[in-house]
Amino acid sequence: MNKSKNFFRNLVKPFRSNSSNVGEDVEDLEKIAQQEQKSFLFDTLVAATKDFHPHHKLGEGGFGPVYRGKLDDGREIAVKKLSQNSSQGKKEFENEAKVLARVQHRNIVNLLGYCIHGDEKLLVYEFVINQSLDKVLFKPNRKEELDWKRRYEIITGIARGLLYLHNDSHNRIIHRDIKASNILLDDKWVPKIADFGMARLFPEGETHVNTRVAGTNGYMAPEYVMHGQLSVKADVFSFGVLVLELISGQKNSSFSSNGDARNLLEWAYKLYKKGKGLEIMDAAIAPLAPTEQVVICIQIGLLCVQSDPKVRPDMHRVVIMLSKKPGHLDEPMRPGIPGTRYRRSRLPYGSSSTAGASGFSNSHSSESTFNINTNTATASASVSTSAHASSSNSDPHGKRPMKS
Ligand SMILES: Nc1ncnc2c1ncn2[C@@H]1O[C@H](COP(=O)(O)OP(=O)(O)OP(=O)(O)O)[C@@H](O)[C@H]1O
Repeated sequence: MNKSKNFFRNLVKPFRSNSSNVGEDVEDLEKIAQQEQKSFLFDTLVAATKDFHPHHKLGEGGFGPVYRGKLDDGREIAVKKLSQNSSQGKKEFENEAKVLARVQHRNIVNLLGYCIHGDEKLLVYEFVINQSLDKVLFKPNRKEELDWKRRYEIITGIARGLLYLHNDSHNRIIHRDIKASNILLDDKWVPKIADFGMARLFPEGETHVNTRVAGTNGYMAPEYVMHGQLSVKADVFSFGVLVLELISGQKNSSFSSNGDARNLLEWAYKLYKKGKGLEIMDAAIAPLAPTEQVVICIQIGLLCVQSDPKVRPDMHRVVIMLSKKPGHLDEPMRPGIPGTRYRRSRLPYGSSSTAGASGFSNSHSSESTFNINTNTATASASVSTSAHASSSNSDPHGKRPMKS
């Protein structure tokens, strides 16, 4: 068996236990991979990217550089090249390929294949022409390209993509790193969820697991940061942050405090409670946006970032809410504070105080949710502390590394 066949066999390994006819399943997937020409020759990618020429570089993530290329058949591609010295990246590389091999949806980036060549590991995607959302939304000279209609369609597209990952794909998939730079926009501004390096596949029937913390500051749900407790509601929280960023045009992780609000979520919540929610609206969209629809989205964003994961809606509910008129929606409770160093330093590790864990004295956090995992919480807390330190010191992406 050749190297790339071996690689594909490794990729599908985790799915064996779920299959009734395991051997055939693996063979089928290998056949599909071959039929679909999932495996790319290194020379093909060298030619497509002009030998990974710097002019073709689209950007660089935690995983390594990404290059634009064109195949002989005319298809435009984006090639992610794993940094050679990154053991972290190797795990994410395999994870990304493994997850994306399983999914196909209009709002999920399409993985065309992969390439293993000596020490080189590469992933090949469809090229998504308008690149990532952060490059438009947070750039003063570009944000006007995103009028309200486009922003609303981006919100609904991401919601559908997440619903598919959580409910409709073969396994329940939690993305764990939903943020503006992981949403790619195609020529019609259709959003595609990308970067599955940290995604988790959940066995059927399981609703949550305890895991080491990995994600990006400003987007991570409090119960996940504090206790390593991961469920679909962690993605719901990140989605809520993204919705508020899309409405306000402001980046939560670099939000400059405004009055008594420490972050975008608190600011939005406080204005909302005073009946002035629309004041968060980006000036670039304000004149033409239909206020009724914006109000619904602010309310949905706030419902998604509520401190208690149990009261956050799931993505099915979010998709339904996006088609409703205001008045039919629940009242949002206080937002959780997304993972930041600030919060970490205030709480003694292993604290069993629920209010402390969620950061609000009147939080609606459930005791049982947070107390199940006291031991794991301590372990996760120490891991995430060092991860925080390293993320703030060395990772320009503000990203915590994946540890498990
Ligand atoms: N399929 C694609 N089509 C077009 N551009 C892409 C594609 N995939 C990635 N890019 C570009 O390459 C850049 C780097 O992507 P990558 O996913 O590696 O990192 P990131 O999301 O920016 O950061 P991090 O790894 O910290 O999450 C992105 O900002 C995006 O603009």
